[in-house]
Amino acid sequence: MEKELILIVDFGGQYKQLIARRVRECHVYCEIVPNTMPVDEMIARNPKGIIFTGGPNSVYAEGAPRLDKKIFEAGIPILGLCYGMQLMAYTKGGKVQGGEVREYGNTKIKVDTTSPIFKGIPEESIFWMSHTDHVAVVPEGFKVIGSSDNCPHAAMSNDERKLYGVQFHPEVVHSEYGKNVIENFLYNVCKVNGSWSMTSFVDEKIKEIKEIVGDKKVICAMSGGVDSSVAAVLVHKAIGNQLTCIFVDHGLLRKDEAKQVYETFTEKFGMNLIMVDAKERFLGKLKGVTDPESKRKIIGEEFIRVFEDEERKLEGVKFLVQGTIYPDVVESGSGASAVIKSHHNVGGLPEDLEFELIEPLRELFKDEVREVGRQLGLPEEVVSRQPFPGPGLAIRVLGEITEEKLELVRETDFILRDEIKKAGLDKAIWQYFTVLPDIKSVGVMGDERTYSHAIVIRAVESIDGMTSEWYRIPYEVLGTISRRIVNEVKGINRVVYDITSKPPATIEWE
Ligand SMILES: Nc1ncnc2c1ncn2[C@@H]1O[C@H](COP(=O)(O)OP(=O)(O)OP(=O)(O)O)[C@@H](O)[C@H]1O
Ligand SMILES: O=c1[nH]c(=O)c2[nH+]cn([C@@H]3O[C@H](COP(=O)(O)O)[C@@H](O)[C@H]3O)c2[nH]1
Ligand SMILES: NC(=O)CC[C@H](N)C(=O)O
Ligand SMILES: [Mg+2]
Repeated sequence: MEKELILIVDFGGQYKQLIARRVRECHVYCEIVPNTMPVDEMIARNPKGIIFTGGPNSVYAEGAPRLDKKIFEAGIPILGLCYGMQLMAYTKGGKVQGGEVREYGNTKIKVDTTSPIFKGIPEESIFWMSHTDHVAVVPEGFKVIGSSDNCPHAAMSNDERKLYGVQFHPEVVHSEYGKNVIENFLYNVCKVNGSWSMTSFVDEKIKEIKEIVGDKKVICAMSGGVDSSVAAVLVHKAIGNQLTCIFVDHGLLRKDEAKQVYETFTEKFGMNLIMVDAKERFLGKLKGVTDPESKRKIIGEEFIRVFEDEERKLEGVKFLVQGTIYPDVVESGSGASAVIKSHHNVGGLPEDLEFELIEPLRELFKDEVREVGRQLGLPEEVVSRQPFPGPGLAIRVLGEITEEKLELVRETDFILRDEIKKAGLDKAIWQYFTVLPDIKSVGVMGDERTYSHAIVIRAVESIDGMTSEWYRIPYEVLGTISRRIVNEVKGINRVVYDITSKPPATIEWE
């Protein structure tokens, strides 16, 4: 059976990830593609339906992203959200205008409940809006199926051609029945059967990997983290001992990490695991480098160089498995999105890569990866481990990296983790660590003046790492952590707490 696909065409919308989440929650596989993808290619992918995201542009402005009108004539159901609706109206001969009706936030919307996309939802409910433009005249063949006080054309449809547009954002949680609208579009209009699940994913991937690899040898970049552990076990299920895992100790790991990973994966899982001591190589290359993007690129390249050296020793290796996941791909700048930071395993890869990549988790969000891990029988201690970035402590020591600064992060991070665990918060907090900014400040210890480093505590709640909220660690726990850090770690005389969400900050500091 062919996999059902929904394409999400990205017009630069802020919430495209959320659209993808909602579609997958409805058990349908989807992919986000840039609006610059040729329309013929979109049609050739044979999607069951297409969703247009919102976007910052005005559709009538010069240079605004548009699509060939063929897309509306291919018989594929389309749901346009916000900019997506405006684009549909504009392209099909309606009229879009800027001006008076600007709406932002929760808005009461009346809908026509006889429309297939509004089936089963109340005639009046709250949807979230964020727009300046509006559809002033709906195109011929379309009817109005939703309105608000300020926006008489808040939803439109052409049932015969299966074209739907809504001015609001059903993908955000503030839209009370938003998920129902997406579900209705998928099931009542696109007529999907909804067979996408993590079980079907695992079976499909194993089959696919077997086919691609044949009898060749494969190495896996294994960090002991959730993503690469899940990827390694998945590939191991497919090809068994043709797989060798390589764990690189780049000198940027946490305290005791190398030892723990080695023991877990060799002793508990009986995997072929080679541990490479590459501390000097990495730290040498990073000497004197202060720019965050440069650090990431250097690390990305050096990882590959290490894998190449190992490959020569093993002979006949054609493939490299990485635990790349969807947010790594999106944040490294794909399609219409801006580059936020180059994840070492995507945007940081060198151009002359000798391997063919196998990235079985490339389309998944973190929580979906965890689900796959559970399906594969990985223990909870691995599956629910907090994420640790591949560039490691290099992006937590701001500015130039030195052994001395790395040690400060390692020791403070160790205390933080210890106290979080003692307080029983290690499962509750999604990610927590310390960061060493390049700041010294004055203190007084034992009646002596000190002039030492400040350290930052970062702790966040998140589902998939794409957005996050700072975690409210109880004051008493923070107090204990702070006291232990200044008492036990020489060179630190001040502890501060990062209370920014993502956006506007990011989780890591570089
Ligand atoms: N020290 C390392 N040795 C070998 N490969 C690594 C190392 N660190 C990262 N990688 C590779 O880079 C990929 C991306 O790293 P990332 O930290 O996002 O994933 P992870 O470590 O597998 O999981 P987690 O996000 O839970 O830490 C990994 O999946 C792995 O393939
Ligand atoms: O493997 C990785 N390689 C990287 O280059 C990288 N940069 C950030 N992260 C992790 O991704 C999540 C989101 O981080 P940011 O909000 O800092 O972008 C957080 O969980 C970060 O720890 C990385 N993981
Ligand atoms: N969120 C959006 O898609 C906004 C669309 C368009 N830029 C407007 O202001 O109306
Ligand atoms: Mg990691």
